Amino acid sequence: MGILGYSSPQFELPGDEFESRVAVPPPTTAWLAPNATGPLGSRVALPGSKSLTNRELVLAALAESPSRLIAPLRSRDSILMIDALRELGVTIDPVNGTDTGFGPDLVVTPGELGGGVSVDCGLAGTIMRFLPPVAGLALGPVTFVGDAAASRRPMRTTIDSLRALGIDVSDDGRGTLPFTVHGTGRIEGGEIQIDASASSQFVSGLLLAAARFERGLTLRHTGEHLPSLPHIEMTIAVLRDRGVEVSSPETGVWIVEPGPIAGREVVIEPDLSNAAPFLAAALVAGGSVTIPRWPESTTQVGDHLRDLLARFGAQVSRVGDALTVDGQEGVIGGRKFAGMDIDLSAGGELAPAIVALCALATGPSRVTGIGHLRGHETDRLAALATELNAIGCQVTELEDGLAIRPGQLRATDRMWGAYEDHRMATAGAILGLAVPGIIVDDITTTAKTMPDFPKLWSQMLGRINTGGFTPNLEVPE
Ligand SMILES: O=C(O)C1=C[C@@H](OP(=O)(O)O)[C@@H](O)[C@H](O)C1
Ligand SMILES: C=C(OP(=O)(O)O)C(=O)O
Repeated sequence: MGILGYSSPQFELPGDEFESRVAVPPPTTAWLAPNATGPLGSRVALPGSKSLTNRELVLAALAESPSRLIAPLRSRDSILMIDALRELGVTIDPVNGTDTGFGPDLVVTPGELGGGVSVDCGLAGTIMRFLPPVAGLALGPVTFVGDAAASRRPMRTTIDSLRALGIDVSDDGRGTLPFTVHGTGRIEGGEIQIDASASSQFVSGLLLAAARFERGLTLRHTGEHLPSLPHIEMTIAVLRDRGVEVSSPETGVWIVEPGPIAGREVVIEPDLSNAAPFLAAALVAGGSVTIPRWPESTTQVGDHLRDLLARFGAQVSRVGDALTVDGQEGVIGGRKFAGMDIDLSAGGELAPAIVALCALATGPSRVTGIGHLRGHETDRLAALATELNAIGCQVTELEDGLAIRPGQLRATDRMWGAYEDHRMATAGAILGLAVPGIIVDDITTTAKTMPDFPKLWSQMLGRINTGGFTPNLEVPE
């Protein structure tokens, strides 16, 4: 094994501009996860929510007047979204103004949507599912491409729903990227049925554009499961905030009335799902982690962490706008927590962090409601099972989740696989706090939604109360 110490991602994010060059996938970088040696007392300011940033960018692009996004996320997913919207004819300017500590605001000026372009989705579900309906409103063909891993993510529902709306889509019949949407500049709309059991994003993508359809949209979900309901509620909330009339007369049915989408100024909340590894760190290392700007009320599913982490024994408190999770002695200080059954159908994106915690419990756990994670950035169920089994856990795949039987965890000379998945990488970081020598094979995957992850993680650990903490950067022989 080579000498692999901590390294920052080897790519640059723009200082004060959103530039397309940064959307190129960063080179692979292995990372030795720092081992914690004492309790934390850290404050971590998290960048903006991916889900809110990309929704607000889409709505701003479809609005009747300009919008200003304050404290937007700057990460691979949002920069690719900006690039795509610019290709389609939208003007997006970084503008200095609001001093948030999270870079310039974005002023989005809608324009005539034009085709004849290609959209690089990277690995972003929010681009591949949100922009095809927008492309239907553009005049001319828009081709959707992405990373090799993106062509394993399910897209059939998007393709079928556009066809049901009368839009011509050419594809190779596999129901994945790449495909081309032949927009005619208008979508009549009306009533359609879809099966959104593989992803809530199929619903959100249609709802986001539907006010611009001539007859609006009545959308009915026909599948058995409907994952990630809070993300659909987020879509409804951001539409209403822009004056769009949306209703859900019964579960699985949504109606969007046709009408203008208002331009507005919006402050993007911090990404509460990206809070998961940092807050989980308090339970593992012990001590406390505080996240400022935690919204009092929010549609972000990351807010469920308050209850989820309390089930692992964390003390959760709020002072002003800051949320603190206190893990007392933490796992490394001898604190134990029992295994448990958790239904994460509402918040599948929290699963990698929660499963990592379950691997440190004293007894078995089952995390269910997450069968659709097989279509996320990677097959997360297979990836978590493989990586945890490699370090001494016994994890089996269920039809809709994972059964986790903790064991004596130890790193081997096999690196923890990130599988191009930001949340697999951060799950490795959580475990690395307690298990010396875990090396995440590609930490730059975190740039998908949080490019500064390695820096924020080491800053969090640098504040260890016992003093003198230095991350252990040596790889054991
Ligand atoms: O709409 C969104 O912003 C998201 C919806 C969810 O997708 P799925 O319903 O596919 O899980 C979530 O997991 C993803 O990270 C973001
Ligand atoms: C599933 C996720 O991402 P995406 O928006 O690409 O679907 C995620 O962030 O956990």
